[in-house]
Amino acid sequence: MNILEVENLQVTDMNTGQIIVYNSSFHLKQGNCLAIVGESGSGKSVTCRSIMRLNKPWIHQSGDIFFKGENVNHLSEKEMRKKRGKNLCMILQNGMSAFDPSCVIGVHLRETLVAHFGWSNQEIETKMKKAMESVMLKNPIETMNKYPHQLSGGMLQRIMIALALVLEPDIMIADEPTTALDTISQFEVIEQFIQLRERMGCSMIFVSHDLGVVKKIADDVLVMKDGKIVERGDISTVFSKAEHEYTKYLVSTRLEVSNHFRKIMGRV
Ligand SMILES: Nc1ncnc2c1ncn2[C@@H]1O[C@H](COP(=O)(O)OP(=O)(O)OP(=O)(O)O)[C@@H](O)[C@H]1O
Repeated sequence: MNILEVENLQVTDMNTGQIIVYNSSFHLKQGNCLAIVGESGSGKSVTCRSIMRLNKPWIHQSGDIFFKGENVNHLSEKEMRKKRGKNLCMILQNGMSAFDPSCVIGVHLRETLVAHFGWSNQEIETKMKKAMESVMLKNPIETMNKYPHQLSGGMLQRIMIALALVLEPDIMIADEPTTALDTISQFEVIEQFIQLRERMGCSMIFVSHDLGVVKKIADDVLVMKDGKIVERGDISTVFSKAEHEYTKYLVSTRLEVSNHFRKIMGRV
């Protein structure tokens, strides 16, 4: 069963008239992880923001986006707000931009969870504490009393994942969630994503530059170039029998990087 079906999504910058995403159609199967890969500026983030309906006002999107059969592209902003968080949850490239810098993290977490579930402060604290501990965040209560700038990028991403664990969204959209992190934090945060999928069985869209990560986490993949989907399929087929020149290029450069790594580590 498909939990999400995107049909003929076209995204245009109304200021310039430029088409950013051309007539894009794809689907996400219930419980699967769909990766979107492609070079910088190919339209991956705009595609994700279109599903969430979070594009800037001058960015116009047309087409159909069916979430569990309901066309969310036709919902009012008020109705859409109810879907965000609980049904469709997005983890951004930079954790800092997700939180309000003027208040401590706990305020943001409480506001989100009260809006969706109406829980008491005590309930929220208990649930968040458990979720934060499960993503290896030590001293959760102390952390909730900190401002975003007092925490590292890796910690903020983990807090977002912990919040997602509590929200249990139907679809999690992770837009290059490790780009802003150092290599060790990247590895740890990816591990958390893999566990999140295993624990919740949630459906996921995972945007990444890193084909190694994609291979590890995703079932299916879309390759985007200049606003168009140029290749799609299950991970192993796309990796082993890439048809489009651009995918072949992506796969070969990825292999070159890992071969180089092996060589310098003396393993070739
Ligand atoms: N708010 C915006 N206003 C105008 N143009 C935008 C806006 N956001 C994105 N674009 C344009 O849309 C195109 C696709 O951008 P997008 O951020 O989706 O690329 P991407 O594939 O996610 O790249 P990256 O990997 O660098 O994040 C780019 O040409 C970008 O300049």
